[in-house]
Amino acid sequence: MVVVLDLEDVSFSFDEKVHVVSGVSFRVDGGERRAIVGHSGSGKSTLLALAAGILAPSSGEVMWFGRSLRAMDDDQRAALRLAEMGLVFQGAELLPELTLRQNVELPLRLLARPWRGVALPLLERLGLDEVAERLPSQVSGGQRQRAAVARAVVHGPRMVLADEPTGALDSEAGATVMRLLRELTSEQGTTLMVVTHDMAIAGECDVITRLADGRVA
Ligand SMILES: Nc1ncnc2c1ncn2[C@@H]1O[C@H](COP(=O)(O)OP(=O)(O)OP(=O)(O)O)[C@@H](O)[C@H]1O
Repeated sequence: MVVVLDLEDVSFSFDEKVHVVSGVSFRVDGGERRAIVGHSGSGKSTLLALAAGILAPSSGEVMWFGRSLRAMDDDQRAALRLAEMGLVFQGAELLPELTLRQNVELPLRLLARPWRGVALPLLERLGLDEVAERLPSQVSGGQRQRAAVARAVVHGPRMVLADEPTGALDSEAGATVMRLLRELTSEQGTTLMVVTHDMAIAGECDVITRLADGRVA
């Protein structure tokens, strides 16, 4: 089984004082669905940012397919995130001046891959064809979040990392977003790591890692 992500004794602190993540080790295998759960402030979002190479650990190693993120420079990490990862955040974080369709096309365009005609079928599948030409400000939170899911998978990433993707939604819209995340990643064999405080969402994953005070509980 190929190991996608390997966290080895990873710690992170702000200003060398506030210890947010302490000595966390675990591996994520290819195709696995992993939930990271824990109370507010337990370090879940920080751990996801470390896994994605957005933050650098104070100590320990984050290995991506056997390559140390520490050994890469910022540009290399950004290029790796763009090509090999799909990220979803609680607030969707779509570009406000682009339509939903253009937002979904963006990863393909940045990667200089064929992009015409790719976004619409995916948006249709997510029930967004009617609003594809609207700006993010002109659609609902659930629709924005579904578009963010489309943007995260459109380029066939090796792993999708989602931070509270359903956190701003009611339970029905949240369940829809999680179902789509599950369906789209399992069809492509994509590994999924989702940070959530919602045990119903976590229950749809294969493995649950619980954080308490920055440690694996
Ligand atoms: N820039 C920062 N400077 C100092 N401390 C920070 C900073 N960002 C986060 N923290 C602290 O790190 C801890 C973990 O934050 P993190 O966002 O990772 O937790 P979380 O489990 O994702 O919480 P939530 O579920 O509320 O989003 C918290 O105690 C938080 O106050």
